[in-house]
Amino acid sequence: MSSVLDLSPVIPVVVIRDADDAVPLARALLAGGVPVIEVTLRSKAALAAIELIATEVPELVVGVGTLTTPDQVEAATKAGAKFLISPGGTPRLLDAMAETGLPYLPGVATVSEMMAMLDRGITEMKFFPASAAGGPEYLRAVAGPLPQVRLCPTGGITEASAPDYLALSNVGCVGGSWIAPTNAIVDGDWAAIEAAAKAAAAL
Ligand SMILES: O=C(O)C(=O)C[C@H](O)[C@H](O)COP(=O)(O)O
Repeated sequence: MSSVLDLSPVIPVVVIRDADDAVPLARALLAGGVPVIEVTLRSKAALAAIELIATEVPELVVGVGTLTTPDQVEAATKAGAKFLISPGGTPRLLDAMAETGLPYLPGVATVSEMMAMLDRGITEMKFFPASAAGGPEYLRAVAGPLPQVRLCPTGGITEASAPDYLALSNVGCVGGSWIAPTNAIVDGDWAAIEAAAKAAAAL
């Protein structure tokens, strides 16, 4: 796989409550031109959803989000996750993610956290929570001293604010829930999700 940051301008971050929604959701994203999804571990159905997408819709690159423990890394990898995303990074979690051999984006919010990742040889990270932690202005400032860091800002980003992030030299893509909000998934509103995906793919 090319870098996770280069798959799409936007990574849809989703909460799937019912695993039966996973395949139609995956197909709606693909139909809209978005080839990637981050399934958060914020629901009981998440691992089953990852497994269904990995087996039934292999054209969509399925990753796992909200990883906070090594156990979760193992479970998500077994389920078929192709990349790993965490909101932050502890040494145990970073070791577990590195051991899988899969691409991973550990979460960072400060300059020292970014430098700690660089110490480990990690140059690609998730910037979380993006809007609350300083938004585009913060990232523009960080690009000066740490130009080798590439980020996927996530958290509080909207279709309207995404372009401000995507214009930055140190941003590869953004993550956000607006393409496939939980209520649209619960309602099975695949047409709305496909339309939002189409708009996001064009950003
Ligand atoms: O669970 C995680 O690990 C997360 O990444 C949290 C996400 O940042 C949000 O789910 C993004 O949601 P919005 O801020 O609505 O776009």
